[in-house]
Amino acid sequence: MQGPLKCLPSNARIGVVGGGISGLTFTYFLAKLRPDVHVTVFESKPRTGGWIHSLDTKDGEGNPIMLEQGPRTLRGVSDGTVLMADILKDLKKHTSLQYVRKSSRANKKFLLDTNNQLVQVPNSLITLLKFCSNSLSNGVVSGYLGERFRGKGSRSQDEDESLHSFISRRMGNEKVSTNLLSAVCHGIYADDIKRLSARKVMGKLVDFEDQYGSILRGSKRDKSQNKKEITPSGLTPVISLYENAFSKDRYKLARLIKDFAKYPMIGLAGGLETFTRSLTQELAKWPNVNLELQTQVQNVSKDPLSSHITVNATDNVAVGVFDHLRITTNPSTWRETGLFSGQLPQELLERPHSNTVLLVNYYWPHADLLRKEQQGFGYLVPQNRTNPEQLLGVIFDSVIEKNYKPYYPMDTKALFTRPLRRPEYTKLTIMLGGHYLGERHTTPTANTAISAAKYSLRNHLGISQDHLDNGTWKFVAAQNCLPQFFVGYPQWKQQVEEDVLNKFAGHLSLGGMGFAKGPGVPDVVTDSFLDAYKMVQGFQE
Ligand SMILES: Cc1cc2nc3c(=O)[nH]c(=O)nc-3n(C[C@H](O)[C@H](O)[C@H](O)COP(=O)(O)OP(=O)(O)OC[C@H]3O[C@@H](n4cnc5c(N)ncnc54)[C@H](O)[C@@H]3O)c2cc1C
Ligand SMILES: C=CC1=C(C)c2cc3[nH]c(cc4nc(cc5[nH]c(cc1n2)c(C)c5CCC(=O)O)C(CCC(=O)O)=C4C)c(C)c3C=C
Repeated sequence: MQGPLKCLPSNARIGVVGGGISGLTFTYFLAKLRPDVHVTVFESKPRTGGWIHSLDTKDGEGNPIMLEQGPRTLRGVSDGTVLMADILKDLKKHTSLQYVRKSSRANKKFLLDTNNQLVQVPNSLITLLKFCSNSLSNGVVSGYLGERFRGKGSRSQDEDESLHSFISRRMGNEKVSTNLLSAVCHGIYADDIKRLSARKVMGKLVDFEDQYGSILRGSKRDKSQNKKEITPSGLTPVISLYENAFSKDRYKLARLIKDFAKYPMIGLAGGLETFTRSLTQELAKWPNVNLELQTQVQNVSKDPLSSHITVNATDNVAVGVFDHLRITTNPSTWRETGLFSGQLPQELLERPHSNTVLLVNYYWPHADLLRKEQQGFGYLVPQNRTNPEQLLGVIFDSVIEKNYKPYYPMDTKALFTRPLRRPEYTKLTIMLGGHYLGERHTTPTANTAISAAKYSLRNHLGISQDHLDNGTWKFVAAQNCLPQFFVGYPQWKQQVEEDVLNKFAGHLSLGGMGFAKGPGVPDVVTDSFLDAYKMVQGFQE
């Protein structure tokens, strides 16, 4: 969160709203930095982890399987991933860390073209030539060659616009946006490129245009500047703060940064929930942390004299009075419970909305149903096609899982007990809905979503009806799982942060996907660390 945070008095009481990875890591960092403070985490559900959910279930034959019903991979080159790896080391769960090599087939990404064919996103000269012969590449070459010479148009320095409008201006055509980038927007935001804020999702490119008049010119200059981001000790500025804050071994952290920068994706054996489960178990042992499950926070209010914050749960029952309150929930949910009603202007509370994703998992235990040329991370669907099934994309979990390498090689005893050949299987996650569900988020039934998933797998991957009908299926509607980063979001966020600072005088902070640098797991973890650190440094009244 931008802006200063108040320094904590000794034995301070801290409340945290939300037991997802943001709330848990914030609690971990703060309670470790300041063992004198007492932290209470409020989580509305019976479990922690939020959207991180690695479901342990059984296939049709009763054998155990794990299905990811939320995120599954972390960016290697990211401070948050390094923080998570180091926490896992402290929790003695580091052997769960695994990675995908750059050259791995699991790092091949596909786009769906208008003929229902998978087209690989180029990563070599051959795939580039193949890609260029597909209509998905229309407008790329002319857009690229002319980009440096295109003017800025009438956009003023601080103005926001949709990502579609920004990219179309820079490329001199709309095709690059609708054919290519719209698919990437489906795979990160589940959103429509025409309503995403360019400043929020590609702020750096917008800054390049502002500063250098061109994205290409800016990125060329930035490449040389970027090198300064690693300090002489081999740490990034954030990891350097972490090293100091927790007296960590600098060389081990530098090693993690160097190694992870080589890997496009990091995962965890047992699924990403290995992290939140282990962290929850650890926090449950700490005397200065209290986890209150099944407690939905309804609203918060500040005592004008003491600056203490009272937290009310269901039926307006006060569940605690705190020196500092951390809110990690999606801002679009604040309106429903009236979290800030009477505290922040109504027009600010009305603005945020969210996207809902329909997640369908498919499992076939007996064979790999993906052909050799289909082996990859998965495919994304661009917006340039009619899409009655409302498909955003499909992730090939079995390919990713089969290509993971352990980051910490196992000891020799474990090597001998490992099965020699892994049985073949197919595990896919089909993601539908998002912006296609419309403003009202009308959620289809499980049968409708599974039928749309079957239609997609049959027509795009050629999987037979028999295999589809006899596989294991799971469906979950991840309601309002991602904030909608509307045009003007950065200004909205800044206004909320300013109003919160004024109203709560640095005693309330905002985290989670809506307030971190980006919506990814590493982003929210980095944000949790930086704010916990800020509160320990803090300012005095
Ligand atoms: C389908 C999908 C795929 C994704 N894939 C990736 C990926 O591959 N890689 C990646 O890095 N990121 C991915 N993400 C993003 C990732 O899931 C988020 O970054 C991360 O889960 C955010 O965690 P959080 O704790 O901020 O929020 P959440 O997970 O939303 O946690 C918030 C918690 O607050 C609780 N809560 C809400 N309201 C209240 C209340 N009033 N009182 C008490 N508790 C409350 C909720 O129950 C929840 O447990 C994906 C997200 C989705 C939805
Ligand atoms: C290729 C298929 C993909 C589908 C389908 C997909 C769906 C999907 N993803 C999110 C949210 C996020 N995904 C993120 C990263 C990410 N997603 C894919 C591919 C697909 N996603 C890739 C290759 C990556 C990058 C690898 C990685 O870094 O993990 C992220 C994190 C982004 C970040 O900046 O870290 C989010 C968030 C949703 C909601 C979704 C549903 C359609």
